Amino acid sequence: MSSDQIPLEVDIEGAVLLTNPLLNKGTAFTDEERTAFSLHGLLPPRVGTLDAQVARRLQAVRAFTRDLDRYVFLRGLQDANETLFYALLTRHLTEMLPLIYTPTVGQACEQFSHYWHFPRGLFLSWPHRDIINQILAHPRYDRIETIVVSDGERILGLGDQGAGGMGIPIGKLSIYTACAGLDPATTLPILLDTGTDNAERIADPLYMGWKHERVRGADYDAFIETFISAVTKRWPRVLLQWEDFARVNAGPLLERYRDRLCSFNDDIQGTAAVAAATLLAGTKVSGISLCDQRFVLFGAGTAGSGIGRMLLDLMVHEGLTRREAQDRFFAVDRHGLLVEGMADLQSFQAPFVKSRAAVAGWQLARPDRIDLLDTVRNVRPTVLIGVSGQPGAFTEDIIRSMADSVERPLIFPLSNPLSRCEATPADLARWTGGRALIGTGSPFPPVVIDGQPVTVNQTNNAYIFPGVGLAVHAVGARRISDAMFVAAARALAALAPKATQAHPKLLPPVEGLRDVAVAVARAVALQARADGLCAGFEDEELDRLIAAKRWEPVYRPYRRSR
Ligand SMILES: NC(=O)c1ccc[n+]([C@@H]2O[C@H](COP(=O)([O-])OP(=O)(O)OC[C@H]3O[C@@H](n4cnc5c(N)ncnc54)[C@H](O)[C@@H]3O)[C@@H](O)[C@H]2O)c1
Ligand SMILES: O=C(O)C[C@H](O)C(=O)O
Ligand SMILES: [Mn+2]
Repeated sequence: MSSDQIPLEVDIEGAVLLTNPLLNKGTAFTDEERTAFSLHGLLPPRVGTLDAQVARRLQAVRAFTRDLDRYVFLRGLQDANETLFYALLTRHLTEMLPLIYTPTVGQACEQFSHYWHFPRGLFLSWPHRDIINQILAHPRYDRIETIVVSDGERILGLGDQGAGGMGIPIGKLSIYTACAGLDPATTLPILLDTGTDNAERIADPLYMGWKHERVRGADYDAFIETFISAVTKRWPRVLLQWEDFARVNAGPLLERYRDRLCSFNDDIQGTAAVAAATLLAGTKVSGISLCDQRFVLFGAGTAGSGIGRMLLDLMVHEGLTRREAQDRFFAVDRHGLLVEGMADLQSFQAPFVKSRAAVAGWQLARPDRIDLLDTVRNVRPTVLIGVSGQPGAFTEDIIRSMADSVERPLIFPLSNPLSRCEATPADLARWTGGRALIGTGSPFPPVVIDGQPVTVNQTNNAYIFPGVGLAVHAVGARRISDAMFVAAARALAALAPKATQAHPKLLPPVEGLRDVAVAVARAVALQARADGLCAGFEDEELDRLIAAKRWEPVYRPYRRSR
């Protein structure tokens, strides 16, 4: 008997059972179950199947005209019946992912206080900071193994969304379950509500978060410390993913806590790994090795510094000195190219700052500032990566200039959602005569090149974090090293479809994200063992350990517990 057929002991009945999203089966409760659990009369009489339920919900999703309405409908389904929600998601991943995740989740965060209907996850707010231990103590959280936490300050490229940022942890954990197969009963989205500096939210009478300017500095740090202390006390072995924190906090929080609990920052580390993987696959197509590329990074913030650091490490690993690697790397932020002596330089940007001598002979449009076009003209990059949240920043001039000096330019406008992307794939294809190898953070429709539709690679950390989480739980990793993310990047790059045609894909299709999660998990688990971060296991055991952590969205039979 497979584990899916072993009856589950259930001790609730009637409407209470039907409103428990982890146990509800809706019309798929059998006649015997309806009798055993007092459900007759509460459901229409005909017993349904999961297949029929998926078909019914799918046509309902498709009938909406606006994606936000589809999101609200799907979230309602998730709150009503998680098995059905995940069955629908996993069977129609390419269609559903953009609805429950990027880009629609961005709108959902902005509109959070307007469509909200049912609580999910935990809101831990500044006014309730003294009772965080008490809140976490409830037995309903006994099984928690994975947390995604945000404070809502940098939601995609949409800025501060306050409490509405909860959409992001919910969406990320939905992907953990849909792609990595983590049991939804073990996942917990958390929003830390320390106020918002978004004037529109504060002015909105319906805004549901704490109406107060953001708590900052030592008070903020103390709040996070209270939170993390409570988390580590309650779940010493939990996996915690930091998500969508502002630039001032993202890096410092990761460094402060990565040795205190099993944790990582998705925007720094997950993004670096997916960008590196797309790039490594791209080097195979362009025929220019990683160490022979010239890189321009646009937006040297959280994601940019993570990507930059991983690329420098990879080049050093391939044989360059750190200095040689840095010489190939140029970073542009809001005040232009990062050059020594510039105002507002951040400590995490240090590896990417150029000496004045390095740019001394450059031709510039204006003497006092080196902007992206100047940088592209002088560097003649082979790789251009955007993580700036600035739509349209990759202009026709810039892209044509880049394409003048490289046959297959690698161009990755990674900012999300669609409205924040540095350039559309259609424009990039047009301006480069179809030669650009493109990766975007958000999903775009295929571009037509030479009359053929070409899939746009979705360089999104959803290719990485599910596999990392799966590995952590499969082998019981205590901590997450940078090398584990490098292993994830290499494993993903190895999955790139073979580069045979003129417009090869650099990433496997979104439809295959479940297999990607397993392949990434294998590589990450092996690296965790090599780094001494988990108990030992035999190679032959690994597939079984991974399979054992995978929950499938199917209905198990229920038996009344006595
Ligand atoms: N594809 C992915 O998987 C992925 C992952 C993480 C982040 N992102 C996207 O990347 C973007 C940035 O995220 P982040 O966490 O790095 O944010 P961040 O705020 O930490 O960094 C953004 C950086 O862009 C700079 N910037 C702002 N305006 C600029 C301008 N006009 N010119 C040049 N630089 C400018 C800022 O100064 C900052 O350093 C967001 O849109 C986010 O959605 C995508
Ligand atoms: O959420 C995403 O789609 C990717 C990334 O984590 C982001 O912040 O943009
Ligand atoms: Mn993010």
